[in-house]
Amino acid sequence: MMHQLYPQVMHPYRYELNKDMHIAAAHFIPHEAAGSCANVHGHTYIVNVTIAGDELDESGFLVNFQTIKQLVHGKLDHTLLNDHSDWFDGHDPNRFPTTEVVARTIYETIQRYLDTLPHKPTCLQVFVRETPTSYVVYRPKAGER
Ligand SMILES: Nc1nc2c(c(=O)[nH]1)N=C([C@H](O)[C@H](O)COP(=O)(O)OP(=O)(O)OP(=O)(O)O)CN2
Ligand SMILES: [Zn+2]
Repeated sequence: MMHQLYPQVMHPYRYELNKDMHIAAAHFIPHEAAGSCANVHGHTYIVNVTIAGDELDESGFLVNFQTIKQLVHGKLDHTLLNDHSDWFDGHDPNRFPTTEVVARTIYETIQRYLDTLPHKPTCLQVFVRETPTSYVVYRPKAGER
């Protein structure tokens, strides 16, 4: 596992949790602007998820690290991203499996899960590195949720 520094988010919460994941996956971007990336190719994505909150659950967890891994790595690792029609599609650019959309969709998936928890943790940031030279940070807009 490669360890690296991530952008920091300022927030008022007592607890901040970060989960790193490495995800081996293939994808293609179904648009001519993508050039050779319109062909199927693979990456080892490096994903970092930042979650914060003021209260812990009955286990003493803000959120179980394993649950976050299951929601993201468990879904995407060793798959073709384009095959996940519940996350991505080939017609709407906001759902092409670009780094931006991968980051936003991970955020949406995690936040949907967090919203079911009584102590209401919140996802502050999702960092997705697609290549050694390219990464995206997704943060929800203030007041969006
Ligand atoms: N804004 C985006 N631009 C590109 C994306 C993307 O998701 N969002 N994706 C791609 C390709 O999928 C490609 O895999 C990654 O692109 P790139 O950074 O060009 O990869 P390289 O390793 O070739 O980068 P170098 O720095 O030139 O080595 C393209 N664009
Ligand atoms: Zn790619």
